[in-house]
Amino acid sequence: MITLKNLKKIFSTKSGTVTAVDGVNLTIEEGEIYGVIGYSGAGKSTLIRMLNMLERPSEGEVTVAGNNMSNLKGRSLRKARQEISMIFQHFNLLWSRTVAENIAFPLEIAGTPKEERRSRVNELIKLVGLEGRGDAYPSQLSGGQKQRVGIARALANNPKVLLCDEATSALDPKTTDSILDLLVDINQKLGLTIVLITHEMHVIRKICHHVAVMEGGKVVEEGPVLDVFRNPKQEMTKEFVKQITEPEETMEAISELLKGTEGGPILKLTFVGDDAEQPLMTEIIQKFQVSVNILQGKISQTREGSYGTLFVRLDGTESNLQSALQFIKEQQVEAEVLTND
Ligand SMILES: Nc1ncnc2c1ncn2[C@@H]1O[C@H](COP(=O)(O)OP(=O)(O)OP(=O)(O)O)[C@@H](O)[C@H]1O
Repeated sequence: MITLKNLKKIFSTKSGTVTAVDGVNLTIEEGEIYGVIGYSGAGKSTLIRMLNMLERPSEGEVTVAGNNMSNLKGRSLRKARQEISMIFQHFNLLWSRTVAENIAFPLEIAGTPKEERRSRVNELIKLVGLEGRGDAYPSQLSGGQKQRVGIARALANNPKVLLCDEATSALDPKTTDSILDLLVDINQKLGLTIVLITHEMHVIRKICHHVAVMEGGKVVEEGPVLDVFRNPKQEMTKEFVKQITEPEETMEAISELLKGTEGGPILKLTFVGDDAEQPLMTEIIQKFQVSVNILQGKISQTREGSYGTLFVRLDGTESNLQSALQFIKEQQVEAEVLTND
């Protein structure tokens, strides 16, 4: 559905040039929810804005739904853009228009006849769960409701792609989850391809199929969410994965334990998908006569299955411990022996 080839954006500023996006290659399949994560300044906004040519690339190629966007201008660009809608962190609603009038706006621009507009707006209001609020003004709505209007407006002309620019960053956690649920719902109902940018791993975990991690304008890691969670390669990715698997207190408590000299090794085990169901601990205890002390554990749900981390301390004779560690390494479980440095 979307391919990016060697995409670059260089801004010229008074103090010199800034390479915001630096040679990005990506493929996004039809019907998937694709997340791009990175810290502030990584180049995410610039990247997503190049998908609909809000920002023109300095180099490289953007193809969306068969259109080579980089080559389009004027009327043909406007036509191609109808296939690609966008929602924003601060909603970008028209404050003097009601909810229904905001949603009708892109239909007016596209020249949709009045009656058809009315029925389409009603349909969209229902789809995003805003029944009864059509006559309200944006100032009378909560943040979550405002984003629902943004989503309805973005869907008005039946786009193939929805771009989400930090769409939940201004919302509290509960409202964030309800908007993410809505995005999943429209992804499934309409088969819409969704590309989102975020700095929150929670958003990636909850709804994305694929993730790309950006740093300094480059994609430093990319893959199916569960694979990246299971085996993050770059430091930056590890930091993001920790956001959802290891609360700060866990790391503090573990590092205190590591300072002590008592007891056997402390392990961090990462289970993915069906592995999370395996009775690994019971097997180790029975097979190798080691004791297992569970220090901390957490299981998170992703679109593609469950993902869990477990911190344990093993105790036993040296040779039993070695055999147990060897056994764990042979299983479909990532195991890391933690040390104090
Ligand atoms: N119009 C512009 N002119 C000059 N520099 C820019 C412009 N837009 C972005 N930049 C620079 O490009 C780099 C990437 O910015 P970008 O906004 O794409 O990052 P981001 O990951 O979306 O971060 P944020 O979430 O803070 O917006 C930054 O160094 C930024 O200062």
